[in-house]
Amino acid sequence: MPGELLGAHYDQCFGCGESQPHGLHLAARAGEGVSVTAEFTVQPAHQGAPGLAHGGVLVTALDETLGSLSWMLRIIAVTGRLESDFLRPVPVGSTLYLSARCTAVDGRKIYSSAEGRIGGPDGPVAVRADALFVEVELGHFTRNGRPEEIKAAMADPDQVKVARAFEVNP
Ligand SMILES: CCCCC/C=C\C/C=C\C/C=C\C/C=C/CCCC(=O)SCCNC(=O)CCNC(=O)[C@H](O)C(C)(C)COP(=O)(O)OP(=O)(O)OC[C@H]1O[C@@H](n2cnc3c(N)ncnc32)[C@H](O)[C@@H]1OP(=O)(O)O
Repeated sequence: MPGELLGAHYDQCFGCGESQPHGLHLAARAGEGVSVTAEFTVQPAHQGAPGLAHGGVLVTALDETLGSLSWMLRIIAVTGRLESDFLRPVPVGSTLYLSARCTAVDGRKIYSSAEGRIGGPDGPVAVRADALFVEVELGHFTRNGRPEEIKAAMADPDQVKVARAFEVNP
């Protein structure tokens, strides 16, 4: 439902994981249709230049927000292509108001766009991105991930529950 928190897809994820001490701790919410919103406050550890956010960190926030659209589609997908525009510098301490929406699905390809605004949800756009995510099966992770983490994830009932949530596509 619009406004509902979507939750982390993996508790060690750098973008959304609650147990990841170095992460961005993004918490995405469902929007209207196939869209999501999230907020991210730039910390001193995210600097690229004195007092300014590193562009790669901002792109990570966009990537994660775009990735959360998977929950709305019930499709497991990974980023294949991510094109970004940096329109304004983003100072440390500012909150990036992120929103993302799915624009098209073509077979395994999911097209989406996102932007991050500063100064408020209706403030000026500081960063934006267009993405192509590609649908994958769970085997993408189990075949390619380091065995230690895969084993731990598969032994974690909460993680198994997340993966199961993607088994049925309503
Ligand atoms: C047990 C643990 C389980 C844990 C997970 C559980 C649940 C998670 C579920 C959901 C997640 C929820 C939220 C997710 C949030 C995450 C945000 C972060 C997301 C990331 O940060 S994720 C990391 C970075 N990401 C990668 O690590 C991908 C590396 N990569 C590959 O793994 C392959 O590259 C792959 C799979 C992308 C494609 O490979 P492939 O062999 O399967 O398919 P193929 O190449 O045939 O492409 C099929 C069609 O996409 C077109 N296509 C592909 N790539 C393109 C490109 N770059 N530009 C233009 N078109 C492209 C082709 O042209 C073709 O198009 P066409 O069908 O028209 O010919």
